[in-house]
Amino acid sequence: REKVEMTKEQRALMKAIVDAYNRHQIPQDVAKKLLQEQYSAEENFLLLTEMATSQVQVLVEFTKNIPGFLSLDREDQIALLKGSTVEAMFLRSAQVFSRKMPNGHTVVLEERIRKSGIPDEFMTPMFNFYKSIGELHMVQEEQAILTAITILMPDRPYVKDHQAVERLQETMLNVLRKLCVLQHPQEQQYFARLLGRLTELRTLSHYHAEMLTSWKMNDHKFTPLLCEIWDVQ
Ligand SMILES: CCOC(=O)c1ccc(NC(=O)c2c3c(nn2-c2ccccc2)CCN(S(=O)(=O)c2cccs2)C3)cc1
Repeated sequence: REKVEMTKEQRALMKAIVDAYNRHQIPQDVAKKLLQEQYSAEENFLLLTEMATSQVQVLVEFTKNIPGFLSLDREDQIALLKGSTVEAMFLRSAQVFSRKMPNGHTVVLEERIRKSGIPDEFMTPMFNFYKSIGELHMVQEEQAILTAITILMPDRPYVKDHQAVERLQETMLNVLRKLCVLQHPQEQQYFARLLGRLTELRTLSHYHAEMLTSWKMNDHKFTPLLCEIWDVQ
C-alpha cells in the first residue's frame, strides 16, 4: 500500500484544531461536583445544564479557531453553530465519559446523569453512544477533527453557501482519513467506523429535541444561552 503522509499544511491545520480543542475542558470543579456529593434529581439536572452551557460557550470559541470558519458568511456561521451544538456536546460528553477516568468515577458519573430527570428512553441511546465512542479509543487529534467535521456539516438547516462549507469539511475529512490510517494501521475501516458514529449522533440529536419539549412541559429551566441555541421559548 502507498505510504500515507500528511502534507505540511495538513499537519499545521491539525495542530491548530487540536490546540483549540484542548484549550477548554469541563471546569474541574464542576466535573468534581458531578462526581462527589449526593445530589437530588433537580440539582443533577442543574449541574448538567451548567455543564452544557459552559460546553456551548467553549464550542463557540473552538469553532472560531477552525481555519476558514470566520471567512464563511456570518449567517452561515450561526446556522452551523446552532445546528451542531447538540451533536458536538454529545460527542464531547462521550469523550469525557470514556476518558481514562478511574473506573469508579465513570460509574458514579453514569449514576449522576441517570438521576438527573432525563427520561429513560433518552438514556439508553445516549449511554450506548458513549460506550460505542469509548470502544473506538480515538486519539485526541481524531476527537478534535471529528468535532470540526460535525460542525462543518453543509446540510444544516438555513445554510446558504453549501459549497463553501463543503470545501472546509472536505479538507478536514482528508486530514482525518490520513490520521486514521496512521493511528490505526491494523483497522482498514477505522475511518468509516468513525464517520458511522456521526450518523448515531444525528439520531441522538433528534431524541434531544423531543426531550427538550418534555423538559419544557415539566417546567425544567434552562439558561438563556441554551434557550437561544436550542430554540427553547
Ligand atoms: C467546558 C467544556 O465543557 C465540556 O467539555 C463539557 C463536556 C460534556 C458536557 N456534558 C454534559 O453536560 C452532559 C449532558 C448529558 N450528559 N453529559 C455528560 C457530562 C459529563 C460526562 C458525560 C456526559 C446529558 C444531557 N445533556 S443535556 O444538554 O441534554 C441537558 C440535560 C439537562 C440539562 S442540560 C447534558 C458538558 C460540558
